Amino acid sequence: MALGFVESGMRLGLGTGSTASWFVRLLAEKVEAGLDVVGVPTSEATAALARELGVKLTTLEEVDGLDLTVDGADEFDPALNLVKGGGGALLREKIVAADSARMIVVADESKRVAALGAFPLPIEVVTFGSGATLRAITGTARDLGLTGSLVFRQAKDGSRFVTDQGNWIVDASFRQISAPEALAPALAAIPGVVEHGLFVGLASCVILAGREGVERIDAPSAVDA
Ligand SMILES: O=C(CO)[C@H](O)[C@H](O)COP(=O)(O)O
Repeated sequence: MALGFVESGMRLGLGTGSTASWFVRLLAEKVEAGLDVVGVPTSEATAALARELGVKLTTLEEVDGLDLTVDGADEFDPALNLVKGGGGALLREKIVAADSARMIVVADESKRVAALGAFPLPIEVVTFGSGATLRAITGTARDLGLTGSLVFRQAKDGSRFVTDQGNWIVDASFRQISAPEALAPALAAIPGVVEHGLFVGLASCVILAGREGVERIDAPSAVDA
């Protein structure tokens, strides 16, 4: 269904993760059949997949903004605020989504929540001074009534996970984030925080695949999504 939003000539943001990779695969079939689009990948993994499947790639330096980004999410709430970054690509994902006229999230029912936060919030931090950054995150969260463990993400081999931008990710288990619109700017203002996985007001709609079929949920503020 997300493919229904794509038209020839569009500049697309290509998300990261298992769900987004299905979109890239379906897009590649359309490209093979003649659809003319270019994509900006949100991770090295998505770039490799798109190249392998013959989807033309570009960069945000070469185009003047994007028409549409299609990406997955770890959680979405009724206002279509998101937690993203389970795949470690939140920084590029947010840059790409923010430069897109529209962001469509593809997800299944397991990602729908009443309030964000059961999925640990990924926060990308600079390696230098990470101890100070963690203390600042803890203090900022506490000021907003949030407590919980902060852990550095590990790679599958047990080493510290390093993002495509060379940073680390801290997963913050706040359990329930009742005011994402307050937490988002507070985290972004901490020195050492590069970006966080709260996507507030960026998603235009969610395409939800469930047992009953496919449902489209528009953001409450969306006028033309
Ligand atoms: O934010 C992401 C990657 O950084 C993904 O979109 C998110 O983790 C969902 O992934 P999946 O579709 O594999 O469940």
